[in-house]
Amino acid sequence: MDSSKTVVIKLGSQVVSKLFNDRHSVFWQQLQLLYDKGYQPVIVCSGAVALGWQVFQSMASDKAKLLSKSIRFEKAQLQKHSFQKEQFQTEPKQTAKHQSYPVANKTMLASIGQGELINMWRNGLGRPVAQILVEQAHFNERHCYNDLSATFRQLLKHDVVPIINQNDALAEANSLISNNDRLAAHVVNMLGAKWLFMVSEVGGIYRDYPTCQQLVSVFEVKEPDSEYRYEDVISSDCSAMGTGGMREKLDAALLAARQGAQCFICDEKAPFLHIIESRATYGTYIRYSSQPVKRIKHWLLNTAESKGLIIIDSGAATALRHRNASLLMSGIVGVAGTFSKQAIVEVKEQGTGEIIAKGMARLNSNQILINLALRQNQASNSQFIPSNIVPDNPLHLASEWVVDKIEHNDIQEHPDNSLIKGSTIVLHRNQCALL
Ligand SMILES: N[C@@H](CCC(=O)OP(=O)(O)O)C(=O)O
Repeated sequence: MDSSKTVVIKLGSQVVSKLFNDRHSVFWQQLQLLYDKGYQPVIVCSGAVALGWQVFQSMASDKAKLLSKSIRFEKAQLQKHSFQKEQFQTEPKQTAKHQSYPVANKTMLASIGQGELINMWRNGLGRPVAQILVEQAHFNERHCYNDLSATFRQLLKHDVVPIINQNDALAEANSLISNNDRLAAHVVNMLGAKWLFMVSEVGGIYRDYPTCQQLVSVFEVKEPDSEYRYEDVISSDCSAMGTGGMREKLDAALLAARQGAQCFICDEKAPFLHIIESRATYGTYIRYSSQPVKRIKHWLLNTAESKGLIIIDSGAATALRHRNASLLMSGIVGVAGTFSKQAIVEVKEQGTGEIIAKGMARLNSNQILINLALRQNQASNSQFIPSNIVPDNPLHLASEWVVDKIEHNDIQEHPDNSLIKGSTIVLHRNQCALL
């Protein structure tokens, strides 16, 4: 797979609805031009719920008509990340007959729409397509991530077009990735793609939209400007059927751009090939000036969810921060949360409460707790000194994974702090033998 030829194209729900109703859109021709020149588009496609809704409304059966009538769209609930089942609610049920109808919700619409969506791609492209439905868990663990990546590569090797969406029909709302814009950035990183087009109804970033409808052709973020609060000026409003607004698009584009991808927010008429080959400007081009971030670092910081906390003392924190040292068991003072071996965890400095690193645990949380308890035991009972129960370095924390600062949004404080302090486990010899 030639990653310089891999083009990730993400389409929002509104655009997909439009394409669904206009089979002759110029979009399909533009894609064909890419194929003709040997590029390999990878599609991240929203719209299952939107298409499901369209189909549902047109269903002829009396039951469907009745239910369709009774569904009302709760606009007020359309907040960022509020893509919950409650968005589609039934009117208060009037009769016993109505009560027997299923509750119409996002999962039902998504499962109706996802099939339509794949059909649309197969017909529009006239070539084999593959459906890949994912959720956050597939990106959390390195082995899952690698398996997913291998599937993509295999499909591309055989000229099959991957069409990716979230598993809206089956996954719990809280196990999905926050929106498909972010999913597209993860896919860019996974494949090392050099191009990302975020195709949206709005077609780019506007200055003071809708007052002044002037498109920003290049949106540049320089490293020293990282304090620039674009969230103050760019709306997070999203379409009725989608979950990501312009702010989420920009966030995702910046993530991808930091990995060295050329990113555009554009409409569905974008001449993809012309933009790539002639470096033409179209919509908004997102330029990020810093050195590309290593892919594994991006995965660790922005993709994989943290499953717990390791709390360390200030000596260990200094060693991690300034000397790129390994984190040894002796620097650990506590853990929070329950995590397995190889889970992603954050490292917190006890005194300041600051999250200073994120890494892959070499031990599970129980092993660390037991080791801490052994240490206490050792201090109070010098006859009981187990050795070599755990490796010295409990965290696979490559130096480049240590970060001085993690964006506040990326920090998930673990709700259960009870384990941090006073976690005394009384150990008996038998338990040690089990280790
Ligand atoms: N996965 C959902 C859409 C989620 C989403 O991020 O939507 P959008 O903001 O329109 O890109 C669906 O297929 O309906």
